[in-house]
Amino acid sequence: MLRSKILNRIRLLKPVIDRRCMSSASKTPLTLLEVDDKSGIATLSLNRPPVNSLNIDLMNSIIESITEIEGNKSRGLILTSANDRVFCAGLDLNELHKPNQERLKEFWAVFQDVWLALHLCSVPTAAAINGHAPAGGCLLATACEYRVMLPQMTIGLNETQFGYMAPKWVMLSYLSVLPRRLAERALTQGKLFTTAEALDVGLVDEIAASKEEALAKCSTFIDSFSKANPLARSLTKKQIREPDVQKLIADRAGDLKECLEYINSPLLQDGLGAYFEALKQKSRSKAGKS
Ligand SMILES: CCCCC/C=C\C/C=C\CC/C=C/CC(=O)SCCNC(=O)CCNC(=O)[C@H](O)C(C)(C)COP(=O)(O)OP(=O)(O)OC[C@H]1O[C@@H](n2cnc3c(N)ncnc32)[C@H](O)[C@@H]1OP(=O)(O)O
Repeated sequence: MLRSKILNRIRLLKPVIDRRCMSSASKTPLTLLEVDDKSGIATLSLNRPPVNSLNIDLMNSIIESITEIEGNKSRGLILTSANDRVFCAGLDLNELHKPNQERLKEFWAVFQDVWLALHLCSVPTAAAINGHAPAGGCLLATACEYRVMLPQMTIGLNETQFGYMAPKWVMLSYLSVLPRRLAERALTQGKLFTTAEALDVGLVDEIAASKEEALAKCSTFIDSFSKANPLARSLTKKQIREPDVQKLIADRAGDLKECLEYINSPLLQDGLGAYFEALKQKSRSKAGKS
């Protein structure tokens, strides 16, 4: 009785995922999903060059992969990148700068969905962070239960550096891994932690010398649940994560409204335009040098 009550509650918590098609103009899969026959662990690689920035299609592809992993009885999920320099560059700035209003609404709803899907994923989750993970990239990593990172990369919620305030639920994700005082300072500074700093404050759990080692460490973490009953484990995780998740689920429409007003404000659009232009300029001068 109690169990079915909890299960119903959890079902209500689960995001309603509209299975939009995984469209891609380039016909390249935006995520690669591999399940190891022996270990039963699924590796989900982000595969949207050049920097795995999160547009609607990539986020839908992640959601579909998570749904598949939950359905195919995989023992765990490792999130990583097919790119060996960038784990995920966060939200695709093309979606935020001078946006089409209807698309922006869809984009934000899918952004909420992807966080909910990863945060509430029923199997153990770990991120093998084999490249930079700013902003939304850091959010994906902190939605996982464990993080292993390669040296000389950066990670953090750097939104204030380009004029955004991270939404409340994004901040909660940070607060679930960092002590409050540290999270407040890092969020207000828009700090990007180096790998060593991230380990020092507990934003990542381990450092690995190579991607292979990172994947192996993630697998070891997933194996650590071998003695736990999968359903009991998953219900426990969801109960613990419920308060944060409820803060978003209870007011998804309010979050969307706030975000639209905020993103459309001229001050924010100007700041974002300048930031994006500087990124493009940096990329052009790099290309010129090589
Ligand atoms: C008052 C109530 C308020 C309520 C609050 C409500 C709403 C708040 C609203 C919004 C919150 C917004 C939350 C945002 C989260 C985000 O994720 S925003 C994205 C932030 N991301 C970044 O800042 C990362 C920027 N990128 C980099 O730092 C670097 O690119 C890199 C990831 C470290 C990789 O460096 P690398 O040298 O390898 O590559 P390049 O820099 O040369 O880039 C290559 C290529 O990629 C383009 N690019 C990079 N990042 C992005 C991106 N995020 N989106 C789109 N495009 C990107 C770059 O421009 C280059 O392209 P090219 O010029 O065509 O070569």
